[in-house]
Amino acid sequence: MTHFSGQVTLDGPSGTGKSSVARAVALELGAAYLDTGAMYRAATVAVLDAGVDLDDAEGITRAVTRAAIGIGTDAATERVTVDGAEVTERIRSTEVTRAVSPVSAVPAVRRLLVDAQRALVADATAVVVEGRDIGTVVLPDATLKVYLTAAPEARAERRAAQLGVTDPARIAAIAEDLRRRDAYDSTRADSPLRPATDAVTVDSTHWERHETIAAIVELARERAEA
Ligand SMILES: Nc1ncnc2c1ncn2[C@@H]1O[C@H](COP(=O)(O)OP(=O)(O)OP(=O)(O)O)[C@@H](O)[C@H]1O
Ligand SMILES: Nc1ccn([C@@H]2O[C@H](COP(=O)(O)O)[C@@H](O)[C@H]2O)c(=O)n1
Repeated sequence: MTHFSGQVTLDGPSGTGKSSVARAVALELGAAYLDTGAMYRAATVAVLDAGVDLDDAEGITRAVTRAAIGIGTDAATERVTVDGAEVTERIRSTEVTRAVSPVSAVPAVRRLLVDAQRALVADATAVVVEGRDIGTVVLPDATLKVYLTAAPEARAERRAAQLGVTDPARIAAIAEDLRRRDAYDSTRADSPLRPATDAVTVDSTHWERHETIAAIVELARERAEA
């Protein structure tokens, strides 16, 4: 079997399985892994802690510029820090999830984080990077670009299952949150969420997680052999 070397990008809407799939694909390929959403979430922690209004692009830029965001590229561990303080759990909180899209829409924030993302993966022989603009902006020459999708109902049900939510009203609220975030991320002026023209679209609506992972690993190995 060919040893994979190269870059795999995984972009797509919220809750399609990017993080869980990208991490597993990286482990299977023996590749490094970078969760760029975690970086935008860490930047959001810095903005919230600085007490900056989410309409204040200059204040947001100042807070993110001052913050030291720490993240690794080991697929087996997840640890995110802001100014040395561990925020691995906090970045998944509702407070951060609600605020992250306005923070990530600020062009100066994107420039800072895109530079940091490129630096983090520059020396990796094999890497899987997931986010919203990885195939279009961060790594335009990647070996394989995947755009991961799933039907909105499937995404809401999966996220509900992940959180242990069964109440239909709360599942509807989860669906609304996913819709709101996707609308924001795909309509912002700077690097909106969209598939790269050379991306392979993988629709996981009717697949188990392991089938999604296997399909992407196979695509990556085919590209490495080509
Ligand atoms: N076929 C499938 N493919 C991918 N993920 C699946 C599948 N079936 C269930 N899931 C589950 O969907 C949930 C959401 O996945 P995950 O958090 O990785 O999505 P995400 O795209 O990274 O979301 P976000 O953008 O909001 O961070 C996880 O619990 C994952 O295990
Ligand atoms: N490349 C990226 C990655 C993420 N974002 C923004 O961060 C939010 C959180 O991402 P998750 O993958 O952790 O859910 C996301 O909604 C985007 O606003 C981004 O802009 N670019």
